[in-house]
Amino acid sequence: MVTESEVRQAVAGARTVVVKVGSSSLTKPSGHLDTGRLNALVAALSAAATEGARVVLVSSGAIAAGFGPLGFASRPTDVATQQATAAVGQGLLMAQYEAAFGRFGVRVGQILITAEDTIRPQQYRNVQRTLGRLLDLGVVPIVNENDSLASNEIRFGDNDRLSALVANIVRADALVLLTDVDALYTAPPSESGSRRIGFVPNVVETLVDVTVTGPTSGVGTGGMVTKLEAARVAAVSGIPTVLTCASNAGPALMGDPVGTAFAPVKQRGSSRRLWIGFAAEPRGTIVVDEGAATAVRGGRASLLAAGALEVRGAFSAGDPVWVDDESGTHLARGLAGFDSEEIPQMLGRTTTQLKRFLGEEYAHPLVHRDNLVLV
Ligand SMILES: Nc1ncnc2c1ncn2[C@@H]1O[C@H](COP(=O)(O)OP(=O)(O)O)[C@@H](O)[C@H]1O
Ligand SMILES: N[C@@H](CCC(=O)OP(=O)(O)O)C(=O)O
Repeated sequence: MVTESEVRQAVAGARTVVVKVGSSSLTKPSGHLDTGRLNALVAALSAAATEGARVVLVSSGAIAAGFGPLGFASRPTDVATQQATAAVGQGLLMAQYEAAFGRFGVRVGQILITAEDTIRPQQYRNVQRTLGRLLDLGVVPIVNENDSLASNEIRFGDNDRLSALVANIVRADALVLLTDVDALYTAPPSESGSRRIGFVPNVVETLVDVTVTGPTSGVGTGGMVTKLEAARVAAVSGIPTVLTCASNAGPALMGDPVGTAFAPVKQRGSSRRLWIGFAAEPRGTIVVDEGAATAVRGGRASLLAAGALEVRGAFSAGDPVWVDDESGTHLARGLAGFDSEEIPQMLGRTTTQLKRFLGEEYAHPLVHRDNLVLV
């Protein structure tokens, strides 16, 4: 059982820390950057970086910072305008960060990620390698979703879950989520009677007595719902999390008892398997028979064509897919070993039959066990 003070100490002593800041903490409702708040955040992060911490900043705010300069009265709602607005706002955001970190002699580098880019193993490794090298060079990577190019069907949308996945990629020792409320409350803070929660020992268990909603600021995206999801992903990855307001960044990084601390609930697992489990948005489904369902549920078997009944959706080898039983229950997520159009001819065939009738290149699992994560 991890205590609150252990979580606080872990954050204070973190060698690598991922800090996520939301749109509402960096921008004014008018759609312009709030340089005062951005500078205060950068001062806190620079202090940690100059003391030797490896800091990754996941920063939202591209859309929120772009709509004012483009003459819009509020955050655009259609995808094309949002994407164009992000292209304008992201540049403004980085210019401010470069200037602000530069005053402390800290160099920054921009990394824009699409969910799609990072699902495939090759791209995942590229992201990992580049972030690692930036940190080795003493640079603060500033990460955002590549809003201008992300396709609508497959995107993070909010940066909360992205930050938990980045924490996994860089094998962070702590995650700090900065927003416009000072802590998690038992209900949205606007509701009378809502109480502040200082410590969540197990975010994976249902948080009874806690009501969370989506964003209320008009510029944020996921609200408290996605922040709890991020804390959950971090917790099961063995990473402690603190959630608080951006003006508390300094105290949070120093381990002061601000905001809400979330204890890790598990030892650190493989970051790649977590990535498959949480980040990858499935492109299709492979339906399996009872025997294969039992094998998959056992957690150590690959999914063989012999136990597969049907394939749905259009996907390429390497894409994430659901593995469902016949009643439609999701059993696992995995990365497909074949394109969806290759699979129908393979269904129900043993490995020997695949080799004999279709050739050596087909004598492989539909999803290898290394690429399969139970849900
Ligand atoms: N139980 C809760 N405790 C605290 N805040 C909550 C809760 N439920 C909903 N919220 C709302 O979530 C908002 C933060 O989410 P969001 O606007 O998406 O921020 P960000 O831009 O930082 O990602 C807060 O302003 C708050 O009103
Ligand atoms: N990638 C988007 C983030 C969207 C957003 O509002 O996120 P958040 O404020 O973290 O809920 C942007 O930079 O505008």
